[in-house]
Amino acid sequence: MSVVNIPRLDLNTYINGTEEQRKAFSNAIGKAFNETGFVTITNHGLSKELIDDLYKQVKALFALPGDVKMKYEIPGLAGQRGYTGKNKETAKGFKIPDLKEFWQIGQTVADDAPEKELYPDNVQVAELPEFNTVTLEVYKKLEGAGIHLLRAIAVYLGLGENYFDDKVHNGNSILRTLHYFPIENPDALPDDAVRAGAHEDINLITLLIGASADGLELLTRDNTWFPVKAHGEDLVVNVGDMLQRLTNNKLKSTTHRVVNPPREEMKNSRFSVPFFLHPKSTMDLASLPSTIDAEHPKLYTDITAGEYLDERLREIGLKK
Ligand SMILES: O=C(O)CCC(=O)C(=O)O
Ligand SMILES: [Fe+2]
Repeated sequence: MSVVNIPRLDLNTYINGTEEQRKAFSNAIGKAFNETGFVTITNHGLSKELIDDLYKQVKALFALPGDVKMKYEIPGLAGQRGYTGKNKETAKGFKIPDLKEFWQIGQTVADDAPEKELYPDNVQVAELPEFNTVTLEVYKKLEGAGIHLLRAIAVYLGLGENYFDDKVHNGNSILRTLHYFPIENPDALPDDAVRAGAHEDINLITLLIGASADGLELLTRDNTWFPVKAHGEDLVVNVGDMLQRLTNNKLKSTTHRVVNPPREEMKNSRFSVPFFLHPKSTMDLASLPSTIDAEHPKLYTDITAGEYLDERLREIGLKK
């Protein structure tokens, strides 16, 4: 197994640092995204207390009776809000659905914002009022951290620091709370049934809370799986396909998966909370001219973020 270096970077050195520290942060995140597509981030603005509250609510949500959760699976929303039950999402190229259930929270904007009509209302959990408030707070905090990360990436790419700001302002980001449920009968499990099959994320960048639990692995360039570990409350941040496309593969959307635990731990749940940072649907994902040259010919056709998302949701079975 090759050893992969996933740098641990302090976001505060970018937000409040000296010129030199800010430059060092940009270079480090850019280099890591160019090589392995993953970093871990400390000082991201979410307190331990908030993260603990979040997990308490997420555990309570998935502990609700099945018929209560099913009430929140709303047809026509393609899983983008509320509950998505077991056996619904299948990674591209896989036949067996992932061993997970999840709940998604979307963007909220002011009533008079032009984007208001684009985003369906979030589904409120009547049984757990605190779930609704804590997930909203986490959404806004992760969105804020994500915007700083995109500024650092813009600098690395030689763009203006604020290149992404208006593209992600009121963007179509999704906070996903995930439960990988206990596997009661490992013998009955089909061979290729896994918690999350090998996939790439669709969006610009993903910020993940709670990846300190074992199971997340990334695919290295020499085609071996490498475990991703985070310290304590650190975020794991990775590049998604939209940013890879925009940069003509200069920044890598690395394949990752969540493997099943060893047999003796199959009865344990695993929880995680990724935030998929999306731009507005109008963002043009055509590769930046600066990333195309004789050595790096243009790899992708031009597409908007909205068209691309639609295509991908159909592929994973969430949109019909
Ligand atoms: O649960 C995890 O650690 C990762 C989840 C993930 O990769 C995803 O939902 O896209
Ligand atoms: Fe993922």
